[in-house]
Amino acid sequence: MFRTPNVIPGAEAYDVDVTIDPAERERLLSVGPEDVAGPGEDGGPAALTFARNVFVPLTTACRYTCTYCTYYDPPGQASLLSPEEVREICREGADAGCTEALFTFGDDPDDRYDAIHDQLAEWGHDSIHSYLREACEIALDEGLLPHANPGDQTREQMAQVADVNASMGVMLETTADVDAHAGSRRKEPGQRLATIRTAGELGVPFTTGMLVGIGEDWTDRAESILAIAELHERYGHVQEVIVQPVSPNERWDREPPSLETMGRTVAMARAGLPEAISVQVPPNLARTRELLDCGVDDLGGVSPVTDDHVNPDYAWPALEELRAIADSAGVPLRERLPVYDRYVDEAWLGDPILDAIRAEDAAGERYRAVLESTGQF
Ligand SMILES: O=c1nc2n(C[C@H](O)[C@H](O)[C@H](O)CO)c3cc(O)ccc3cc-2c(=O)[nH]1
Ligand SMILES: C[C@H]1O[C@@H](n2cnc3c(N)ncnc32)[C@H](O)[C@@H]1O
Ligand code: MET
Ligand code: SF4
Repeated sequence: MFRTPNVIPGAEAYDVDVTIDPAERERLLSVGPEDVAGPGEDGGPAALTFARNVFVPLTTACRYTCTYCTYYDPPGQASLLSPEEVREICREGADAGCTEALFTFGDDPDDRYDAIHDQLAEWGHDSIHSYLREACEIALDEGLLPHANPGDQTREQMAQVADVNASMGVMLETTADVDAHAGSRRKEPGQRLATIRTAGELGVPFTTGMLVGIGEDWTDRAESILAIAELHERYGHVQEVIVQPVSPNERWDREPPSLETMGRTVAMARAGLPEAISVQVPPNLARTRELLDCGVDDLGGVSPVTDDHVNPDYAWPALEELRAIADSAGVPLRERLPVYDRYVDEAWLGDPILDAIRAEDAAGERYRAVLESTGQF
């Protein structure tokens, strides 16, 4: 089928001028696992990294209805964690040696969620972002560094919470207009790209990624990688790209992408992104061990305490399993913070985060120990 290159749905509406070089796209389409270096090989990753986190599902209210997602609850059933609940989860995480509070939750609940808005108002907040800021402050207070992925954000929303986050994220998912993003309000690639661009403009270290198997084709995968690479080229803010297989659940009963599809997509990501950007494959959703040779160098956030609330049927592997994965690749397993080492300075991080990392308290010592760790922990 003929496709006009460089037309990303919604890009014009959000004024995102990402252009994809057709020659680069062709090059990526010919890349396979054999074209990238595995761990320990010349030019391959010298270590596998991961972060210890707790997942804080602030609210299950969401303006979208992605058909692969079991996370969101419809109006009337949606939940909202109280400040005390947020504090309790964070305290447990800090006690278990975590460094990251992962705030991933429903995308900006819209006006249909009256009860959520009423509850927020009662707590003195006029928006979920206002509440997110308080939640991040609670996390910092309890000894965790926030990484928030609230979905699409405007510049005003992101600016409201940027200085209390060590890094932030949103999955691009794909540049394609797929049926899985169903509903009257739906994820639009242009809006996702605008969010990634906003992070660059605001100097926020950023995580993004692709959801594989939601109806996109190989050209879409190549274009998604190149769109991320182009935004990174402008701002230098993308720390990692997650290659995540869509995982079956009660709302999504289709086959997940095959090992071969995952392997080729990971290899394309590795070949299409600058070396500094990590390629993360979550070990609870993918056959990560078998994908190491395709260019994986990060295992993502793993929790000793909480479930992966987005994919609750898929348990986190224990630390020993991560170590076994690294052993099988012959490289050390290295713990990292939710912000990658190279961004830990005044140019990228706000004072609340830098102060937490420099503090002479137990949390500060934990953060600095992770920063200095060489893999022999
Ligand atoms: O536990 C999860 N962590 C997810 N993470 C967290 C991630 O593993 C870590 O928080 C980052 O690597 C930072 O340490 C995401 C972070 C993002 O910014 C965007 C998307 C995701 C997706 C997931 C996810 O589905 N499950
Ligand atoms: C936080 C991220 O979780 C991902 N997400 C949502 N539903 C699923 C699923 N069934 N399988 C894998 N990932 C999923 C989306 O990519 C979202 O952006
Ligand atoms: C729970 S899904 C992750 C956050 C946001 N709702 C998104 O899809 O981007
Ligand atoms: S994936 Fe995120 S945006 Fe989509 S329905 Fe689930 S919570 Fe909402």
